[in-house]
Amino acid sequence: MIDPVGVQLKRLPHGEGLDLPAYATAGAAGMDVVAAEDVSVAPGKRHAVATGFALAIPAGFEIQVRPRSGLALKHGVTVPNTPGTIDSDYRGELKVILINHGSETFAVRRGDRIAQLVLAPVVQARWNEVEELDATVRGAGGFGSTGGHPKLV
Ligand SMILES: O=c1ccn([C@H]2C[C@H](O)[C@@H](COP(=O)(O)OP(=O)(O)OP(=O)(O)O)O2)c(=O)[nH]1
Ligand SMILES: [Mg+2]
Repeated sequence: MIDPVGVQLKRLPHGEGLDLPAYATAGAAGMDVVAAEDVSVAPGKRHAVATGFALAIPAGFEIQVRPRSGLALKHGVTVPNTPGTIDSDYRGELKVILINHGSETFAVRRGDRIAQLVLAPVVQARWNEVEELDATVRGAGGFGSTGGHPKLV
Protein backbone atom coordinates (compact mmCIF):
# COMPACT_ATOMS: atom_id res chain seq x y z
CA MET A 1 0.00 0.00 0.00
CA ILE A 2 1.40 3.41 -0.98
CA ASP A 3 1.33 5.94 1.87
CA PRO A 4 -1.60 8.39 1.70
CA VAL A 5 -0.82 11.81 0.20
CA GLY A 6 -1.85 14.87 2.21
CA VAL A 7 -4.36 17.15 0.46
CA GLN A 8 -5.35 20.50 1.97
CA LEU A 9 -9.13 20.85 2.35
CA LYS A 10 -10.95 24.06 3.24
CA ARG A 11 -14.50 23.72 4.48
CA LEU A 12 -16.79 26.42 3.11
CA PRO A 13 -19.53 27.97 5.27
CA HIS A 14 -22.28 25.86 3.69
CA GLY A 15 -20.16 22.74 4.26
CA GLU A 16 -20.26 23.03 8.05
CA GLY A 17 -21.37 19.80 9.70
CA LEU A 18 -21.02 17.60 6.61
CA ASP A 19 -18.97 14.41 6.51
CA LEU A 20 -15.66 14.88 4.71
CA PRO A 21 -15.08 12.62 1.70
CA ALA A 22 -14.11 9.21 3.05
CA TYR A 23 -13.13 5.74 1.92
CA ALA A 24 -16.03 3.39 2.69
CA THR A 25 -13.73 0.38 3.08
CA ALA A 26 -10.01 -0.15 3.69
CA GLY A 27 -9.34 -1.00 0.05
CA ALA A 28 -11.61 1.58 -1.58
CA ALA A 29 -10.09 3.43 -4.54
CA GLY A 30 -12.42 6.40 -4.19
CA MET A 31 -13.62 8.56 -1.32
CA ASP A 32 -17.37 8.97 -1.29
CA VAL A 33 -18.31 12.63 -1.41
CA VAL A 34 -21.58 14.03 -0.08
CA ALA A 35 -23.87 16.75 -1.38
CA ALA A 36 -23.97 20.09 0.45
CA GLU A 37 -27.40 20.98 -0.93
CA ASP A 38 -30.86 19.60 -1.57
CA VAL A 39 -31.65 19.49 -5.26
CA SER A 40 -34.05 17.63 -7.53
CA VAL A 41 -32.69 16.51 -10.88
CA ALA A 42 -35.48 15.89 -13.37
CA PRO A 43 -35.15 13.23 -16.08
CA GLY A 44 -32.77 14.42 -18.79
CA LYS A 45 -31.50 17.33 -16.64
CA ARG A 46 -28.17 17.93 -14.93
CA HIS A 47 -26.91 19.98 -12.00
CA ALA A 48 -23.52 20.98 -10.57
CA VAL A 49 -24.01 19.85 -6.98
CA ALA A 50 -22.19 21.79 -4.25
CA THR A 51 -19.91 19.83 -1.92
CA GLY A 52 -19.09 22.58 0.58
CA PHE A 53 -15.30 22.40 0.34
CA ALA A 54 -12.32 23.51 -1.74
CA LEU A 55 -8.94 21.82 -2.11
CA ALA A 56 -5.27 22.47 -2.73
CA ILE A 57 -4.10 19.23 -4.37
CA PRO A 58 -0.29 18.85 -4.37
CA ALA A 59 1.47 19.51 -7.69
CA GLY A 60 1.83 16.29 -9.66
CA PHE A 61 -1.62 15.00 -8.70
CA GLU A 62 -5.24 15.44 -9.77
CA ILE A 63 -8.53 14.32 -8.34
CA GLN A 64 -10.96 12.47 -10.58
CA VAL A 65 -14.70 12.73 -9.94
CA ARG A 66 -16.31 9.43 -10.76
CA PRO A 67 -19.92 8.18 -10.58
CA ARG A 68 -21.20 5.69 -8.03
CA SER A 69 -22.30 2.50 -9.75
CA GLY A 70 -25.30 2.06 -7.44
CA LEU A 71 -26.81 5.39 -8.45
CA ALA A 72 -26.09 4.64 -12.10
CA LEU A 73 -27.67 1.18 -11.99
CA LYS A 74 -30.67 1.93 -9.76
CA HIS A 75 -31.52 5.47 -10.89
CA GLY A 76 -29.64 6.20 -14.13
CA VAL A 77 -27.83 9.02 -12.31
CA THR A 78 -24.21 9.50 -13.33
CA VAL A 79 -21.46 12.06 -13.90
CA PRO A 80 -21.60 13.28 -17.52
CA ASN A 81 -17.98 14.49 -17.57
CA THR A 82 -16.59 11.39 -15.92
CA PRO A 83 -13.90 11.32 -14.85
CA GLY A 84 -14.26 14.94 -13.85
CA THR A 85 -10.89 16.63 -13.52
CA ILE A 86 -9.96 18.64 -10.44
CA ASP A 87 -6.72 20.47 -11.25
CA SER A 88 -4.06 20.93 -8.59
CA ASP A 89 -4.24 24.73 -9.01
CA TYR A 90 -8.06 24.96 -8.66
CA ARG A 91 -9.13 26.73 -5.49
CA GLY A 92 -12.88 27.03 -6.09
CA GLU A 93 -15.55 24.78 -4.63
CA LEU A 94 -15.41 21.20 -5.85
CA LYS A 95 -18.71 20.48 -7.58
CA VAL A 96 -20.13 17.20 -8.80
CA ILE A 97 -22.03 17.37 -12.06
CA LEU A 98 -24.88 14.87 -12.01
CA ILE A 99 -27.10 13.94 -14.94
CA ASN A 100 -30.30 11.99 -14.66
CA HIS A 101 -30.67 9.44 -17.47
CA GLY A 102 -33.50 7.74 -15.59
CA SER A 103 -37.24 8.17 -16.02
CA GLU A 104 -38.00 9.63 -12.57
CA THR A 105 -36.89 12.81 -10.81
CA PHE A 106 -33.92 12.09 -8.57
CA ALA A 107 -33.88 13.84 -5.21
CA VAL A 108 -30.45 14.67 -3.81
CA ARG A 109 -30.50 15.44 -0.09
CA ARG A 110 -27.75 17.29 1.76
CA GLY A 111 -25.44 14.61 3.17
CA ASP A 112 -26.18 12.00 0.48
CA ARG A 113 -23.15 10.30 -1.06
CA ILE A 114 -23.35 11.29 -4.71
CA ALA A 115 -19.98 10.43 -6.29
CA GLN A 116 -16.44 9.35 -5.46
CA LEU A 117 -13.09 11.12 -5.63
CA VAL A 118 -9.94 9.35 -6.78
CA LEU A 119 -6.52 10.92 -6.22
CA ALA A 120 -4.25 10.15 -9.17
CA PRO A 121 -0.73 11.09 -10.25
CA VAL A 122 -0.35 13.31 -13.29
CA VAL A 123 2.57 13.40 -15.70
CA GLN A 124 2.62 16.44 -17.96
CA ALA A 125 3.73 15.93 -21.57
CA ARG A 126 6.14 18.03 -23.58
CA TRP A 127 5.76 17.84 -27.40
CA ASN A 128 8.73 16.81 -29.51
CA GLU A 129 7.53 17.74 -33.01
CA VAL A 130 8.99 15.51 -35.77
CA GLU A 131 8.63 15.05 -39.56
CA GLU A 132 8.13 11.27 -39.38
CA LEU A 133 6.92 8.93 -36.63
CA ASP A 134 8.56 5.53 -36.07
CA ALA A 135 6.92 2.57 -37.88
CA THR A 136 4.83 0.00 -35.98
CA VAL A 137 2.91 -3.19 -36.86
CA ARG A 138 -0.38 -1.47 -36.01
CA GLY A 139 0.41 1.58 -38.06
CA ALA A 140 -2.74 3.64 -38.56
CA GLY A 141 -5.09 0.73 -37.82
CA GLY A 142 -7.55 1.39 -35.03
CA PHE A 143 -11.22 1.54 -34.15
CA GLY A 144 -11.73 -2.24 -34.28
CA SER A 145 -9.03 -3.01 -36.85
CA THR A 146 -7.84 -6.02 -34.84
CA GLY A 147 -11.33 -7.60 -34.95
CA GLY A 148 -13.30 -9.21 -32.14
CA HIS A 149 -16.54 -7.31 -32.55
CA PRO A 150 -19.74 -9.04 -33.67
CA LYS A 151 -20.74 -8.17 -37.22
CA LEU A 152 -23.70 -5.87 -37.58
CA VAL A 153 -26.66 -7.41 -39.46
O1 LIG B 1 -16.55 17.77 -12.18
C1 LIG B 1 -15.87 18.80 -12.04
C2 LIG B 1 -14.99 19.25 -13.02
C3 LIG B 1 -14.26 20.41 -12.79
N1 LIG B 1 -14.39 21.10 -11.63
C4 LIG B 1 -13.58 22.29 -11.38
C5 LIG B 1 -12.17 21.90 -10.94
C6 LIG B 1 -11.37 21.99 -12.20
O2 LIG B 1 -10.00 22.24 -11.91
C7 LIG B 1 -12.06 23.16 -12.90
C8 LIG B 1 -11.94 23.14 -14.39
O3 LIG B 1 -12.41 21.91 -14.87
P1 LIG B 1 -12.22 21.52 -16.41
O4 LIG B 1 -10.84 21.80 -16.87
O5 LIG B 1 -12.73 20.13 -16.57
O6 LIG B 1 -13.28 22.48 -17.10
P2 LIG B 1 -13.15 23.48 -18.31
O7 LIG B 1 -14.46 23.51 -18.98
O8 LIG B 1 -11.92 23.16 -19.14
O9 LIG B 1 -12.99 24.88 -17.54
P3 LIG B 1 -11.67 25.77 -17.35
O10 LIG B 1 -11.58 26.59 -18.58
O11 LIG B 1 -11.96 26.56 -16.11
O12 LIG B 1 -10.49 24.84 -17.18
O13 LIG B 1 -13.44 23.04 -12.55
C9 LIG B 1 -15.25 20.65 -10.64
O14 LIG B 1 -15.38 21.24 -9.56
N2 LIG B 1 -15.97 19.52 -10.87
MG1 LIG C 1 -9.96 23.12 -18.33
